[in-house]
Amino acid sequence: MAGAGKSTFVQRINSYLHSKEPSSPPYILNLDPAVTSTPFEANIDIRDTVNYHEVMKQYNLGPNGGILTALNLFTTKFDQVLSLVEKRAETVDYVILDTPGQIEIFTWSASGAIITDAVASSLPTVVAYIIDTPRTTAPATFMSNMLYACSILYKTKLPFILVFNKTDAQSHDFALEWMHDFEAFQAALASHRGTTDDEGEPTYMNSLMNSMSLVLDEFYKHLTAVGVSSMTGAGIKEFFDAVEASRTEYENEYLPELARARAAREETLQATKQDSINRMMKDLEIDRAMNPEAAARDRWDPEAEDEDEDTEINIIDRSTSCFLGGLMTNAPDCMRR
Ligand SMILES: Nc1nc2c(ncn2[C@@H]2O[C@H](COP(=O)(O)OP(=O)(O)OP(=O)(O)O)[C@@H](O)[C@H]2O)c(=O)[nH]1
Repeated sequence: MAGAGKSTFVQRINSYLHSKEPSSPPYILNLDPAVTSTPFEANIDIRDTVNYHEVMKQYNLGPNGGILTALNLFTTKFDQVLSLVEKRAETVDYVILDTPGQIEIFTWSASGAIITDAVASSLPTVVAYIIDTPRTTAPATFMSNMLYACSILYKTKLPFILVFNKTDAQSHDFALEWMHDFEAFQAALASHRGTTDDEGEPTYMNSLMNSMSLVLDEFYKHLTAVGVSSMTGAGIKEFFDAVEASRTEYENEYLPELARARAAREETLQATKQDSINRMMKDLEIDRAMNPEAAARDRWDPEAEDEDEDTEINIIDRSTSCFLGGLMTNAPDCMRR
């Protein structure tokens, strides 16, 4: 969530990990190309690879389109990023990714999904969703925030922690109550201005939120919520306790699911291949039955085979000679060298 305090939170957990005994400095990736400065020193920074302003200029894009395209360009290099991260995984306990704040840009983009899947299939991963607690006290805002969180959970299927930030300014107790007590949320909703129309009937918005809160009640069971202040450091230890619990969840639930999905994909691929071969063989049989003379001539000739030694098919790697396609055509100009 933009402005919720993600960067400040990353800086806080960074300094917590540096100062804890024994010290455990994390490996940090900044994936937000538009950020002007970060309060932490990133080990890998998207801004070193992609020039966000150049991307906007070259493709004639606005800020969001610019971030998305910069992220797309960066994703083409993500295998290199991943190998750097994997090399360091032996020596660091935590790898932190600070993402662009707009949910559409990261969670719902192909690049975001590629990055998330790549990281999650090589390291135990947890999603921390940072919420601006003082700006979430209205039931409607709270609900839209929870719907966002819910969509990220269902998209990534990864262990998930709701981080209620800025608890120095606003305690997150109200949120915990609404999450655990459905009736308390309903009461808050009913007491809020604008929930009934002129005739005292619930407004459309109110009825919708009532129904959705029933759905969300089920979703809350799958989440861990912690309250923190990135400003003062309160709650950071509890956050790391939740991260440790998530590691177990990742190993017991996400990894077996990942292995199942991979096996199913492989099975489908094999079945498709076999089906294509079967259909090709059948077509060949029909063809031979219809043209017996041509079929008789079309036999393997071992002598001809000896003459023609170069039977190997060479796959051409086009990417080494030139880039084709809209995205990559001008890309080298936007990529820093
Ligand atoms: N009171 C209070 N303010 C905070 C806290 N954490 C962050 N802030 C303030 O919230 C504002 C936004 O913080 P950032 O860390 O820049 O937020 P962000 O989510 O990275 O913002 P974007 O980069 O725009 O997505 C800054 O003014 C911070 O000082 C906190 O725990 N308490």
